[in-house]
Amino acid sequence: MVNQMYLDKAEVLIEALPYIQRFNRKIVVIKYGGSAMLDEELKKNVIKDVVLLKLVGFKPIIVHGGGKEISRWVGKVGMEPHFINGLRVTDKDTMEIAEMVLAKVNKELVTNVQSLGVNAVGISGKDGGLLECKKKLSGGEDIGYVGDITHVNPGILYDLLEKDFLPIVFPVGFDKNYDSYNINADDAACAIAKAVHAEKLAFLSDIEGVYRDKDDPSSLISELHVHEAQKLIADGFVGGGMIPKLGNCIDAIEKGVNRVHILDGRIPHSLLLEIFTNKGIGTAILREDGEKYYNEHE
Ligand SMILES: Nc1ncnc2c1ncn2[C@@H]1O[C@H](COP(=O)(O)OP(=O)(O)O)[C@@H](O)[C@H]1O
Ligand SMILES: CC(=O)N[C@@H](CCC(=O)OP(=O)(O)O)C(=O)O
Repeated sequence: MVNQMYLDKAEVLIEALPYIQRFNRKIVVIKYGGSAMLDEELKKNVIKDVVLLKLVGFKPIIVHGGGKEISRWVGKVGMEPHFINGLRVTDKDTMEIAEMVLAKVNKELVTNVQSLGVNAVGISGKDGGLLECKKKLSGGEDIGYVGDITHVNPGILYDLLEKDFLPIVFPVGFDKNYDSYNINADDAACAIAKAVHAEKLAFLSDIEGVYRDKDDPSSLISELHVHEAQKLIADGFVGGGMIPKLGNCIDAIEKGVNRVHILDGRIPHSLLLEIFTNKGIGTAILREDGEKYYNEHE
């Protein structure tokens, strides 16, 4: 008699089959950032998930942040981190720290991937001219070297993918004078997903997903059509960092990314669970003609 536990495991693998077929050779952009990056164990799990995606035939690209780590180092040199509308006020010194810290985080992620036997290459938005930008104003206010992406040159990513590397990108770009700019990692992930026509864009955040009411964790929404997401923002049910995040999700869907997901990076293997099972975790943002599967949550 075969142990039920083994049968259950086989069942899970079989459940993954259609998803492995659907995403075969397709580009999946994973934004990794927020508090979900602080825990070493969680970080290892996220990397394992992405490595598995790579090994079963997907083409994952990681775009990462590291805002919490930048703030820690800004504090270490005796400065105060300062944000306006979720964006870091970035003077010359802060820019220098941000670039150094993000490069350090980048190489840690590269090392984690390499340790699992997959070849990764870590680049910034400067490499291969990937992310061109201009100064971003926040409500008309100058907040320093914060970049608004004006153009993406995805050639370097295609080259790396073709050679079977896993690209890992950190969000620093340059303007037409070749000055460095600090880019919000969600903006970078969204711009890259659009430029490479990703099949899927997944944001690994530090929240379960989008709540219908930001103050009520029991109001998690499984699926949102674009117009519903716009209405939640307009009606003030979404706040803080979720406003630009959801804005990026809407933008990605409208510009051709097939599926966009906000997932809880604190849940071990949330990425795998979302992609390979019928469970549906986090919040999916759907095109207007996209069919909903989880209407019971509506
Ligand atoms: N309606 C909402 N649903 C979910 N989160 C919300 C909502 N409104 C505001 N938020 C806030 O947005 C935050 C997520 O954005 P952010 O902190 O920028 O994520 P990350 O750092 O992972 O990129 C959540 O931690 C939560 O506090
Ligand atoms: C302009 C701006 O705010 N840039 C961000 C870049 C890092 C980031 O976005 O990191 P998370 O995704 O971990 O928040 C910052 O300096 O914090």
